[in-house]
Amino acid sequence: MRVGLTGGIASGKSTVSSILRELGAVVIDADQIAREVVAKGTPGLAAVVEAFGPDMLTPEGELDRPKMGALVFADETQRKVLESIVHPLVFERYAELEAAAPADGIVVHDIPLLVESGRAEEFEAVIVVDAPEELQIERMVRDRGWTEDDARARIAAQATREQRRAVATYLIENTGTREDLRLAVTEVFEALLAP
Ligand SMILES: CC(C)(COP(=O)(O)OP(=O)(O)OC[C@H]1O[C@@H](n2cnc3c(N)ncnc32)[C@H](O)[C@@H]1O)[C@@H](O)C(=O)NCCC(=O)NCCS
Ligand SMILES: Nc1ncnc2c1ncn2[C@@H]1O[C@H](COP(=O)(O)OP(=O)(O)OP(=O)(O)O)[C@@H](O)[C@H]1O
Repeated sequence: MRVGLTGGIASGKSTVSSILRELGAVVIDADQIAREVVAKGTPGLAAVVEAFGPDMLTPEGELDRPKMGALVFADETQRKVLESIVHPLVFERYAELEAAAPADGIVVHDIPLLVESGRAEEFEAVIVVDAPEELQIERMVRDRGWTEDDARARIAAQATREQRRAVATYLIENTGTREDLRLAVTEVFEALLAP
């Protein structure tokens, strides 16, 4: 069964995907793939440097992610340029991983931009992790050391909560404790196993 998993930034999506993994799902993580395709020495990173210049590299030759984030989340045109380089590479790698995924069992596709890319229809079920904006911001400021403006800029680059909630087969409201979240995820997993 192919299941989509999405949620706004810092909604708790990665926490949900790791719980699903513990419960036995196979998870394909788009954020992780998006990192791999621009790792040091890849053609993806070379294409990014060609578009944005060598200033976007750290002294070690890696993509300077905070610097790139500051640029693209302040400027939509630049974000589109980056996406036009990274997304096709992500799709390519994604297709390979998908082909290698088990035919039975539950395969969860963790895709932050599932709604933005119009792909929700491709999945038998979609899990949406949702949290109020103020809580998303609080988590980003607390856990990532970002300013409130940085956090708001990321949220502004994404679909709205309403747009995401509209595609949910299962909606997980991550407003309680981590233990509450675990219980909610376990319930969804059981429902997926016995629809
Ligand atoms: C700009 C980059 C270098 C910043 O890196 P950073 O390590 O700070 O963030 P990371 O990649 O871990 O992403 C964290 C979260 O930011 C949000 N986010 C990332 N890219 C985007 C985007 N293009 N649009 C909207 N939100 C985004 C997502 O919620 C994601 O879960 C990086 O996010 C990137 O390369 N983005 C473009 C590729 C992309 O669209 N990735 C998203 C999944 S395919
Ligand atoms: N119920 C919760 N209570 C307290 N902290 C939480 C809870 N759920 C998640 N967190 C914390 O909030 C932060 C954001 O969660 P997580 O990384 O899972 O979000 P995400 O949606 O995957 O973010 P991103 O979009 O950046 O990948 C993390 O530090 C996580 O440990």
